[in-house]
Amino acid sequence: MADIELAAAIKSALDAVEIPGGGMLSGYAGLSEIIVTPSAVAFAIAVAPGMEAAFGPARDAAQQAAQAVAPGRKIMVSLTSGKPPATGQAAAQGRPGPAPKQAVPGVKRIIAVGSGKGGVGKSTTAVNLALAFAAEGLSVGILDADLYGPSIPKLLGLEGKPAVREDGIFSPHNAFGLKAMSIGSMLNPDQAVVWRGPMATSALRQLLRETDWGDLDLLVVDLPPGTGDIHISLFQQSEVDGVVIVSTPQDLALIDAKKAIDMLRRMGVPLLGLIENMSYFIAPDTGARYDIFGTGGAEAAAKTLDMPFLGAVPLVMSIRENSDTGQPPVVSAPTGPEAQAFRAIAAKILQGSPALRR
Ligand SMILES: Nc1ncnc2c1ncn2[C@@H]1O[C@H](COP(=O)(O)OP(=O)(O)OP(=O)(O)O)[C@@H](O)[C@H]1O
Repeated sequence: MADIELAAAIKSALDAVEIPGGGMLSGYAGLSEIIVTPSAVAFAIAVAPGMEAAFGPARDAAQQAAQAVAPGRKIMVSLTSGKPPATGQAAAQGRPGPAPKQAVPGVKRIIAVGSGKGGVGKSTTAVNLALAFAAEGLSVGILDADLYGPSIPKLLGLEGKPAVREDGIFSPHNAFGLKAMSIGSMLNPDQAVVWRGPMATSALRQLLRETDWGDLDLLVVDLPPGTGDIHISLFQQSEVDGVVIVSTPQDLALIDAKKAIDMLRRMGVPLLGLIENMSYFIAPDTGARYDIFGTGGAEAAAKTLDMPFLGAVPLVMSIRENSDTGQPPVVSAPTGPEAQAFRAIAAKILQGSPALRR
């Protein structure tokens, strides 16, 4: 069945789902568009604040109805009340605050990789750091939460959608020893735009918590650039042990990175440090290093921002070429300068935060 027909069939199935106050879910104004991807179906039900519990049975019934129409696909039904997160004052007045943070089953530690803006090499860094942590002897997973430009499938050569077990739990891909899940495997290329807000955060929650990670020492999360719903959702629902920020020398005014760093500080998320990517150029023929942007800029910027400087990664064609073919340098050329740079940064992170090994 084509996606559009499947969405219509699910909507018809919601004719049988009763909602509080009378009426059926299919005709309810708070029902969102029904999004169908190769491996998932997602929709949201917006309810008035305080009505979440009352709508719980309707959500469960909708889940079952959709599952019956689309067996084999992951069904994601989120209930949203549009309620602003409770502030200290709200909590003091006895109103509910955000749900308490919960551990991710099977995962000991989480670090996230962020950037102020797109295209600075955040995903490349996340993949190679994850592989470098694995080379340090840790069992490592990677979660691609970059809804607006999911690139982990390409970087790790992942093909197809993740398997869904009978109990609805995802089985992650396995790539170079990493357990890998990407929001990209769930999306059709043109769907990121509609998959915003509550549906994005609901998708993140399910990818994070309904994946069989096994026993991981460390999960690396590739965040979207900047700051947004996904960041807030991740930091509110899970204990994130630290964030690294990737920037380029051209970005050294770091205006965008500063905004991201401010948000992390406000949310009390530990900052592990700053990585400068595409920092210097290594001539492919002679191996000579050229500091085409000058040296020390990021280090100075890290100091100004009061955070550790973790290291610089060279600008080398092979990073782009190997990444595009799903062969990240840390595994495809482990003794090359780019792999060494990522490994030195991973070692520095572990040295600065020994708890990540435990
Ligand atoms: N050090 C490097 N040398 C050469 N090319 C690089 C380097 N780092 C990243 N690239 C290339 O730059 C492009 C952008 O990288 P990447 O997708 O990792 O960035 P990003 O910050 O995650 O972007 P977005 O958030 O927009 O997805 C890719 O083509 C990648 O191969």
